This record gives sequence, structure tokens and C-alpha cells, in this order.
Amino acid sequence: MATAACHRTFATIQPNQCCNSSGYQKGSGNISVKLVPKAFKAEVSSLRRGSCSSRWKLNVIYASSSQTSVADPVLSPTSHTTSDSRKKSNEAALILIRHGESLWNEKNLFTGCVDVPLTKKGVEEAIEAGRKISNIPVDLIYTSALIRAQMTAMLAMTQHRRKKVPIVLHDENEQARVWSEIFSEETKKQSIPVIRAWQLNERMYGELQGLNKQETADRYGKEQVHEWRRSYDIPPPNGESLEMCAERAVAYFTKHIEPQLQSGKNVMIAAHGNSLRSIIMYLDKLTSQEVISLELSTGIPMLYIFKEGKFMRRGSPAGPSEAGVYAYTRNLALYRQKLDDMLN
Ligand SMILES: O=C(O)[C@H](O)COP(=O)(O)O
Repeated sequence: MATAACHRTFATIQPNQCCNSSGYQKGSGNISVKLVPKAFKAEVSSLRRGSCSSRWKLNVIYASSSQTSVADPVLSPTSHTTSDSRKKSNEAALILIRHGESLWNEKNLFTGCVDVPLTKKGVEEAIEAGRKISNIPVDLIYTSALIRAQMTAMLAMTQHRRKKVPIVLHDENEQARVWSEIFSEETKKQSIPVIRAWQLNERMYGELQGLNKQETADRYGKEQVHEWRRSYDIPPPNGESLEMCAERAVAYFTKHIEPQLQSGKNVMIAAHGNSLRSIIMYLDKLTSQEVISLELSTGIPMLYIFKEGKFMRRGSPAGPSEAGVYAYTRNLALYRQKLDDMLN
């Protein structure tokens, strides 16, 4: 829909492409586990020699329902070399996924905060997204409060090779928290907390919610509708502008999600076109002009690495397989290698 010259759709950006004017990261070449250097191979073999039980020793702390921390054994190896190098590199993966196609995407209706589920195609997109991230560690999942994002996260996780169970945290009141308690430490260790936050919801589309996008353009003019959909600071009638949506989504990200990344947790966020556009604007330091032409396809996972306080975009899978589309870091390659060892 956007007409700007540097039209960006994540579905079509290759991981090692960059668009200078947009501030996208350079130099994120594809490195698959097949290309790892000798020294790294030696490190992997030394890990392979570790005892199985200690290698899979888990460390899960459910400090409170709203502050949960999960460390994956793959990422908490017992080898000193690896934990030292991890400390040094202090990196974490961040996966962003816009939900799969919803029933109102299919009907071309403005959806916003109306809680509409996925179509069959959306379900398939979510499963395919899951395949693409099946080798990338996930310790914590954040979704919006809307079912299409939650379905996407859950369906994607059915494909993850680590096979941990995503468990939705219920802390809406004390009873919900108490009634959803888990009494086995071992079971907790095999789970991934899923935190729902309304702040990650789609922008509220005001009086456009439920209207057909094409009919609205026919009635109010293409330009007016484009302004409502893609301008930065002009809200649709009684709705939120992207700027307003960013105020709550980015504030939530910096307050709740960034500290998890800082502490080394790998995070997946399943959310929406506009809440994710505003978060990407923050991650990639896009200007309010640049974000106008940023379009996100449904069901396409985007990978970022958080390292030394910086976010580096590592890939957006347009290709058929995850190995060809993500630029693995050394730690991600190690994680994948360990999954191969465990599962093959
Ligand atoms: O809320 C909606 O209608 C869509 O999820 C996002 O719509 P947009 O592309 O018009 O912002």
C-alpha cells in the first residue's frame, strides 16, 4: 500500500542486504553450522564430551508470575570455556513475528484491537514461521493480548526442536496466579513462559475498525486512507497514530523485554503490523519518515541479535530454509549443533 521509494517489506529483504538510507545493519552474512571455524568445532566437541545429565541441568526460576526467568541448558552449558565466552559475548536472540493471516486480513477489514482469530492460511503461516526459527533458542515469549498473536506464537512453537512447552502466565489476579501454579520443578524447567501484554496490541484503528479497506479508500480517497494507515503522527478517526502506538509498545519493550535480553534471555515476540513497526523503528533507529515505508508481511519471523547494548538485524527469511536465511552468530550455531547432538 505504501508508495515511498524505499519500500521495505521484510518478506523480501535478504539477511545480508542493507538499505543505507534506512539505517539497517550491514555485514550480516549467512553463516551456517557447516561453515564454522575449526576452533569452534573443537569447542563443540569438548561440549559433546560432557556428561549428559550435567549438560542438561536446567535452571528455571519462577520468581513471580510477572518476573519469570528461564535459562535453557543449551545456553547454560557446564563447560567453562563456553560459559566464559558467552559472558564475554553477552548476546541474546530476539525474534519478532507478525501474526499469520487473520479472518479480517482475508476480508480486507481494518482490525486494530478487535480480537479476530487466524485463517487456515494464517495457521499454516504460523507453522511455517515456527519451522524457520526451530533452531533458534527461545527462553521467553511475549505476545499481545489478542488471539491472533497468541495462536501464532503457540503454533510456531509446535515446530521448535527443543520441544519445551509454552505456558501462558495468568497473573490477572491472585486467584488466577495461584490456580495456574505448577508444582514440579522439572516440569517448569521444560516450559517457556508466555507473557501477554496489551501494550503489544495492534494500534487501535478507531472508527475504521470493521470497515473494508478498499471501500474506505473509495469513500474517503486513497490518499486519505494511506495517511491514516501509514503516516506517523496522524491518527485515524478516534484511533491511535503509529506514534501513539509506539509510545506504549516501545515503552513496554524497553521496560520489560530489553532487560530480559540484557540478562541473556532469548525472546520471541508475536505481535502485530503496527506494534512491531514501532518496535523495529526503535531497534533500527528509523526516522518517522523511514518507518512510513516499512511493511511487515504476516507470519514472517525476523531475527535480531542483542549484543553490547546494540540490536543487529540478522535476517528475515525469504528463502525456503532457515539455514539459508539467517546469519547465525557463533552462539546460535553452537545452540543448533547441540540440538543436532541431542536429537540425532
Ligand atoms: O489492523 C489491521 O487492519 C491490520 O492488522 C494492520 O493494518 P494496516 O496494514 O492497515 O496498518
